[in-house]
Order: sequence, then C-alpha cells, then structure tokens
Amino acid sequence: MPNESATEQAAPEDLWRLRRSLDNIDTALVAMLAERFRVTRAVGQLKARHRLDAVDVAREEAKVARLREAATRAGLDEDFAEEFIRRVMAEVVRQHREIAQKG
Ligand SMILES: C=C(O[C@@H]1C=C(C(=O)O)C=C[C@H]1O)C(=O)O
Repeated sequence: MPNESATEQAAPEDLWRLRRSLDNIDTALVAMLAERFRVTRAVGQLKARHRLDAVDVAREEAKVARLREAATRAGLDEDFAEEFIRRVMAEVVRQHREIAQKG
C-alpha cells in the first residue's frame, strides 16, 4: 500500500492484527461518541425550550462517581475515565449554551 509507514511494512503479523483491532475500536469509539452527541443535542433543544440551565452539576457529579466505579471494575484508570467524561460533558454544556443562545 502506498501510504503505509515503514513500521507497518516491517511489522510482524501479530502487530498488524493488533493494530487492525485498534483501528476498529477507534472507529467504534467515534461512532458511539457521535451517537452520544446526537442524544445530548436533543437534550439541549429540550432544555432551551423549557428555559432550563445548560449545566446540571448534581447529575454530572453522580455520573463521574458512577463511571469511576465502572472504570475500576473494568481495570481502567479511574482518573483517566473521569478526565475523559468531564471533557465530553464540558463540550455538551458548551453546545447547550450555543443552542440556547441561537434559539
Ligand atoms: C446532557 C445533559 O446536560 C449536561 C451534560 C451532561 C452529560 O453530557 O452527561 C450531564 C449533565 C449536564 O450538565 C443533561 O442535563 O442531561
């Protein structure tokens, strides 16, 4: 393939297989994230219509606590899981404020 890196050309079969698996997982992650944002956009439209705050701190904190526990059970670093979901929620809140402003 013309755009393969040097590492890919020289890689043993196992590395190829693992990287293909990673690529599939990354694609699935992006698809799930896009689906999540489709749902949160609908939430944002509802909140704007009912003049509700973009941010719900209590819900966010409950979610972080729940996901930290889920991360631990899954063998994932809980600080990483928290950092990730907080970044996602910050973007959701930014989008909700934008939806509320634009009407
Ligand atoms: C999606 C919502 O809006 C915000 C974003 C959240 C999220 O992305 O999970 C959670 C709480 C809110 O701060 C909501 O209120 O449910």
